Amino acid sequence: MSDTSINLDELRQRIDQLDSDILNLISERASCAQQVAHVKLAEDKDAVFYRPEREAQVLRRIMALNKGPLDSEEMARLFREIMSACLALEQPVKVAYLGPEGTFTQQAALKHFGESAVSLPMAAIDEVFREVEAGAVHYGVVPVENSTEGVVNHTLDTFMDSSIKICGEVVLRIHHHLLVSETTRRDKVSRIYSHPQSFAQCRKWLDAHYPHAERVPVSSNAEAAKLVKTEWHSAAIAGDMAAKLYGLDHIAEKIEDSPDNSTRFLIIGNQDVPMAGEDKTSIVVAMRNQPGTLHALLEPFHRHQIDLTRLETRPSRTGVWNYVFFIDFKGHRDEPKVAAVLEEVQLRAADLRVLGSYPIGVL
Ligand SMILES: O=C(O)C(=O)C[C@]1(C(=O)O)C=C[C@@H](O)C=C1
Repeated sequence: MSDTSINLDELRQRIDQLDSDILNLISERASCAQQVAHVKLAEDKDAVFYRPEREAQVLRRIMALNKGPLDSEEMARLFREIMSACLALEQPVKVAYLGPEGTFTQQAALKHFGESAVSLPMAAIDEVFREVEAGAVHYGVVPVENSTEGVVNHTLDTFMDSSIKICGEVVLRIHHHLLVSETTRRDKVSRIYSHPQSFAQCRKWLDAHYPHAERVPVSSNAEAAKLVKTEWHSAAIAGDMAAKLYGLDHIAEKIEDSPDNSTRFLIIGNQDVPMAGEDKTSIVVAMRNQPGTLHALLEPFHRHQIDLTRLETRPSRTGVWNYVFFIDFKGHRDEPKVAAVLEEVQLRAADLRVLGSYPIGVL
């Protein structure tokens, strides 16, 4: 035997030993999670098992402790899955998402909750809200803004008619690919299916490479991928999940015009989330139509040095108030300076609702 093979054997023995240790440690951790479930149930028979603030703290701590050689995000992803499996022992978490299967929203749901969550596709954003409100699922995942295309108005509008709370956020890098089936005549592609937002995100690439192909908007990227299976002259723009689900090949990868194209998704539920340490708060405010309204609304944030991360205006649907503002800012509603700002804004507004304070997305 050569030196290299002796070393390989030794290394593999070492890996076997380490795997046994990791196995025992994960099992011990899982038993701890089971005990946590008993403690929670003893305290409250309607106990909430999923704790977004604790999960964010666990992942941030792991990232801070990590010394490599695996990078911190990779390590956090491994722990994400361990925690997901531990939570499933406490209670299998059911999550509704804007479907169909294979959409970026499903990818976001699995990124946030891990693969042990049960994810259920819904046909529309309102349905996701309804399922959560009715208690048919524990949580919901809906898109809220894209770095290229801006806000998803429908999601914001649905908050106006709902008492649902925001429990978390997850940001997903969006990579679009041009996909075909094995029967597609690749040199004869004359029609491309995709979601209107995806067309918008790949506009320049399409103008340069497929200026004459018909662009057919459909309800989701996954729907586009499904249609391509049956048409020899068509292609779809969709992501990896849809490509895998429908067994499609890539003609071109990462065709999005902006290299840091990403979408932010909200985790919606029925619980108030305690402080995690690095939090965000989302509010919706109705203001009277008077001069200086926007200044009056934003001035307290400036004075208390609170970082705004997003401000959207939507037409009010009641007709009584003209402006409705959706505001996201850094901090948790239980922090004194945030509480002070909320109190001041409340006095100046016609209506104020805190949609939720929740951990800033970790992964
Ligand atoms: O700390 C808890 O409350 C747990 O239930 C344990 C645990 C974990 O595995 O670390 C599991 C699920 C929760 O969402 C948060 C953390």
